[in-house]
Amino acid sequence: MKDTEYLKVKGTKVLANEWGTLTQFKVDYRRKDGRWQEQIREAYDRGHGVACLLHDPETDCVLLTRQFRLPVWLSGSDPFLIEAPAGLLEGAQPEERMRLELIEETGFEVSELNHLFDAYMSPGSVTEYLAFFTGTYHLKNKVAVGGGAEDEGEDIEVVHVPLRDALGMMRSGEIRDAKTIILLQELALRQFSVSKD
Ligand SMILES: Nc1nc2c(ncn2[C@@H]2O[C@H](COP(=O)(O)OP(=O)(O)O[C@H]3O[C@H](CO)[C@@H](O)[C@H](O)[C@@H]3O)[C@@H](O)[C@H]2O)c(=O)[nH]1
Ligand SMILES: [Mg+2]
Repeated sequence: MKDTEYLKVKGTKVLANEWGTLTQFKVDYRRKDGRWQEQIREAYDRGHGVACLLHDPETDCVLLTRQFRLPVWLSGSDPFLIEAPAGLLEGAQPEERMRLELIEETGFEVSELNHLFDAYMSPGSVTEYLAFFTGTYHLKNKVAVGGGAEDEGEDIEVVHVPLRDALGMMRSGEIRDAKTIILLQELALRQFSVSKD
C-alpha cells in the first residue's frame, strides 16, 4: 500500500479478521480540483472468485444452483438464491478453480471453458473481483453427485433451466444474483448475434 499522487493512507484499523478481513482506512484523497480531503472508508477482503454459466446446446438449458444465502435472508428477500456455480479462488488459478467448483457444486465435468472478463461486484466496499466463464455441458458429463461440500455447510440443489425461462425469471425477480444475470445476458446476447448472422 504505497501512497500515490492522489491518495495518502494515514491509518488502518482491522475491525474484523475472521473468515474475511474488514479494515477501516483513514486516507487523504486528492480531489480532481487538487484539494486534499480526509475520508474514512471500510473494505472487506475475502479474496477473488470465479463464476460460470454452462449451457446444454441440445436441450437449450442452463445449469444453475439454488442455495441458502444468509445476507439475502437478512435483507428480506427469498434466501434460497438461484445462482450460476461459483466459488472463491483460495489461491488457485481461476480456470482450475472453476473446474473443481463445477464438479463439487453440480457434479458436471467440462472439457472447455471460455474466460469472458473479470469484474468487481461491489467495488465501494468489497475488494473481490470475479473471473467470468461460460462453457457447454451435456447430461452425460455428470461425474459426481454435486451438492457442495457438506462439511463446509454447503447444501446445493442443482437445477437445469431452459434459457428462455431463466431470462424470464431474471425479469420477474426470481433470479436476482448479479453474476448470474451478467452471465445469462451474455448468453442471450450471443444467441441473438448468432441468429442475426
Ligand atoms: N466462516 C465463514 N465461512 C464462510 C463464509 N462465507 C462462506 N464461507 C465458507 O466458504 C465456502 C465458500 O464456498 P464457495 O463456493 O467457494 O464460495 P461461494 O460462497 O459460492 O461464493 C461465490 O459466490 C459469491 C456470491 O455470489 C461470490 O461473492 C464469491 O466470489 C463466489 O463467486 C462456503 O461453503 C462456506 O463453507 C463466512 O462468512 N464465514
Ligand atoms: Mg459456491
